[in-house]
Amino acid sequence: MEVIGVKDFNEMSKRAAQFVYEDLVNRRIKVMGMATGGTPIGFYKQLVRLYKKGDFSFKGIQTVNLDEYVGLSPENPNSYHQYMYQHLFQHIDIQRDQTHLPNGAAEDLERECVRYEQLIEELGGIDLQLLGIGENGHIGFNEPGTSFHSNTHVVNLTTATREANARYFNDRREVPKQAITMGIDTIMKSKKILLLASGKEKAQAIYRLLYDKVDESCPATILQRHPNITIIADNEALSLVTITDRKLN
Ligand SMILES: N[C@@H]1[C@@H](O)[C@H](O)[C@@H](COP(=O)(O)O)O[C@@H]1O
Repeated sequence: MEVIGVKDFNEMSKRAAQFVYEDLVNRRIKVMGMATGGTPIGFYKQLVRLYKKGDFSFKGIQTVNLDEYVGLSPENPNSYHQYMYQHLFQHIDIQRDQTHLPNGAAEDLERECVRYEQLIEELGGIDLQLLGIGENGHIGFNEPGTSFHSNTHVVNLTTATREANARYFNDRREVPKQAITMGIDTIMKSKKILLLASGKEKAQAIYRLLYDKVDESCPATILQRHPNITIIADNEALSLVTITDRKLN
């Protein structure tokens, strides 16, 4: 595990975009796992900036997102479908059939989970998975207590997660109570993982990810067992981490 410490959100976003862009240009990524939330917004902005400056084409690349809210159609402005369109897809040369997210509006949610898991397998698995982290150590929408053996599944969101994500909605009552998420096992099968964290609200989760015993009560602890993971985090997110454990920028 490599931990790269950077000054702030802006540096984290730039460093992460360079990291991914290099892998894209060198054709090390065919299938890219995408994340949402506030953390990767700067990363997508920087990635778009690099894309516009260079001559890289997304032709041949497929994207798969970690999760989507249940009950929101792909057109809903709060859906992760719209988030991806707004922050990345509309700015790059990628077609609709190259981008994949779980369908939170599917009639048969169980079947949708199976379809999504199979799709990832058929694409050949994820080459690089981008991750954020929840304050309670959740990854994707895998809340504390989720089995480490889980595949794509429907989750009941905790009150804490709904509250943390309420800032993106007009009214907190609009925050869905469920989501479809890649499971922990789905995420762990990714060949490479890049986790981003910014702000003091994430310090405890990063501390637990690095030092706690690997246990389902903190989903992110499983990442200690991933063979190829890089964490890019800012000073505030790393404030509980001893200096020798970071590769300083
Ligand atoms: N499903 C997402 C996660 O993928 C994300 O990592 C987390 C943290 O979000 P933020 O980056 O906004 O703090 O929020 C949501 O729960």
